[in-house]
Amino acid sequence: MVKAKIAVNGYGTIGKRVADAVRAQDDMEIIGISKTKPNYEAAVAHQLGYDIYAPAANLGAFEKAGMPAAGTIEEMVEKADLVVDCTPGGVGEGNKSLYEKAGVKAIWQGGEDHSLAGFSFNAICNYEQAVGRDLVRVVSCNTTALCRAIYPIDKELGVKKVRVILARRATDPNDVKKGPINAIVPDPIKLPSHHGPDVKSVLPQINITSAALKIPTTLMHVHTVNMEVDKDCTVDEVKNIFGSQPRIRFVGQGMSSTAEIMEFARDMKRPRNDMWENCIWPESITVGDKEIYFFQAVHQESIVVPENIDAIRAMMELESDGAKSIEKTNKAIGLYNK
Ligand SMILES: NC(=O)C1=CN([C@@H]2O[C@H](COP(=O)(O)OP(=O)(O)OC[C@H]3O[C@@H](n4cnc5c(N)ncnc54)[C@H](O)[C@@H]3O)[C@@H](O)[C@H]2O)C=CC1
Ligand SMILES: O=C(OP(=O)(O)O)[C@H](O)COP(=O)(O)O
Repeated sequence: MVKAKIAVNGYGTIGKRVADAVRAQDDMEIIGISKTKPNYEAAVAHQLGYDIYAPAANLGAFEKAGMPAAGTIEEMVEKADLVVDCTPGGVGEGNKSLYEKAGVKAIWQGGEDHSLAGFSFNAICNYEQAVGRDLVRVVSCNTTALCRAIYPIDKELGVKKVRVILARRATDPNDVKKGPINAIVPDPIKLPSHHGPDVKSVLPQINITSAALKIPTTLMHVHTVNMEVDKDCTVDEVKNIFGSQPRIRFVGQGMSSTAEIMEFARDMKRPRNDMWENCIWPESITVGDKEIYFFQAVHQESIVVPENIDAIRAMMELESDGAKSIEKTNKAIGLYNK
């Protein structure tokens, strides 16, 4: 089988995980990753056997550091069928002309605007519409989790409106520069936060607004979700709907916080403690007067990783059926939630 040739431009929190997840698949291969500087992350990428590509001006620095680059980022892009752009939010849009010039397909992450790709992706919601597309944006971590939870409820019960409050982790665990370390920050103060409108970029029919607060933690985000639905339902029916989803995990057995969920991921020996699934507390699911309430936790560093793999598979036309791609991706990375 000819494998799709994938490059990862930007090897940070998301990029390193996407690269490893591509490696785990049998229908695609990593032809290179990009690093701007020969730091510790580049050294590990080198040890892992990735071909590293760098900005032309920095090739000498990689040579000097004993990890010679395989070429420039432009050369990497030329060799690929598809580039997964995992550069910081707002940087990726500057790479569009590079990808267009090379005639490669491109995926951007949620830090870029919907208009950059013109199509925002979530595997459960709109896989089939991504088949054969050249440009796709995988929505952000919080939006991914909301889409995964809202879509099946809308399908079964009809969603009238969604109201969500997000407690957002301040920054990622490796980030020494950002805070807050002793404050709760309405972010943004002007409502709604971008998450509600972002869900609509995938599910335009959903009436949703959101508010977000940044809190001093790095582990996960937590959502308080309220959905008003068209049909009467019971807690068990809602549990059955969530329970049938391939990327929703129920958390209990003493896991009463994000800290314990992360410990669970460590104990399961997940790579980098990754928890790719929405983590819903079944005990929190409350129903009354056609309204559903629940809490879910979101591991921001990893939740979008399987979605990137499915987006690749759809765009490269390696699989036309979303459910089959999701199953294949989950199996290859080790996501078993039942
Ligand atoms: N970290 C998170 O929790 C999540 C991030 N995202 C989105 O994913 C994207 C990437 O975010 P992170 O991985 O967190 O960022 P990051 O800062 O951890 O990694 C970005 C990487 O790109 C490199 N880089 C910077 N400029 C570059 C350039 N011009 N060319 C090549 N590489 C360059 C940086 O050196 C760094 O290694 C953003 O759009 C972000 O909004 C989405 C979901 C969750
Ligand atoms: O995509 C994310 O969050 P979001 O869904 O709130 O946009 C990531 O947690 C990155 O957020 P950041 O912009 O605080 O680094």
